[in-house]
Amino acid sequence: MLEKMNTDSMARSLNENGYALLTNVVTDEICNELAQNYDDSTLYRSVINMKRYQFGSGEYKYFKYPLPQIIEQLRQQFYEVLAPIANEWMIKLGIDKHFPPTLGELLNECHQNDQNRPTPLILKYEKGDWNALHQDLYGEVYFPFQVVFFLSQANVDYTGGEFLMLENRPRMQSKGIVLQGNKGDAVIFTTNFRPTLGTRGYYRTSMRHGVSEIRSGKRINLGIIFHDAK
Ligand SMILES: O=C(O)CCC(=O)C(=O)O
Ligand SMILES: [Fe+2]
Repeated sequence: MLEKMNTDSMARSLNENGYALLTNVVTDEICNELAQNYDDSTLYRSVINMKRYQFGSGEYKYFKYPLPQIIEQLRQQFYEVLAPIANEWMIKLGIDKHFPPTLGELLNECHQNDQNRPTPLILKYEKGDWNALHQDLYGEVYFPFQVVFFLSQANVDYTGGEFLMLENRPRMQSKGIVLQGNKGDAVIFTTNFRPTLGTRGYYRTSMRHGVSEIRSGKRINLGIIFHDAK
């Protein structure tokens, strides 16, 4: 899966923009299987009605442990590629934090902080649904990257429903970013804040993400967050 990934251009994009779009990360078969399993209630620990919590409109479900094998694999593999970049970010920002080389070790740290609940999730949106700009921080321990996988095909399965990011630049107006991935693509993006190079060194730029209103059809995405939740 990740063998094909060009990690140099991925790292460059993360460092320059705070996100990286990766094409063809998972096969159509995997996308279809994950999307079809949306209704298999044995796979999930909780179901969230987004309107009820004023998170937007739509529904998402958190997977329970043990995660489906493909999600476990993706979570481990992406973590191992991203941990060194996360560590560079901490150094650039002068933050005394080192992320261990494996996901298992990060999760041990989460568990020591009472963050025991799995965070990978699957989201379903239909016409009129949307996801408010937010951050996925679930406790003191958090990893600075997360990944979203597009399981449906834009302009075939649905229209609208663009993936949104808002970069909050200190003492400046914010930058909006709109991405539309194809089925099987993934976006790695900043969970909380990223280092931006200014004239006096690196400073923190915080980022939020969300989804624009779905105009028609049905959009299902998979989100992989690396830290566990309280
Ligand atoms: O549906 C999407 O593309 C965004 C999902 C999301 O908020 C996440 O994966 O954290
Ligand atoms: Fe999110």
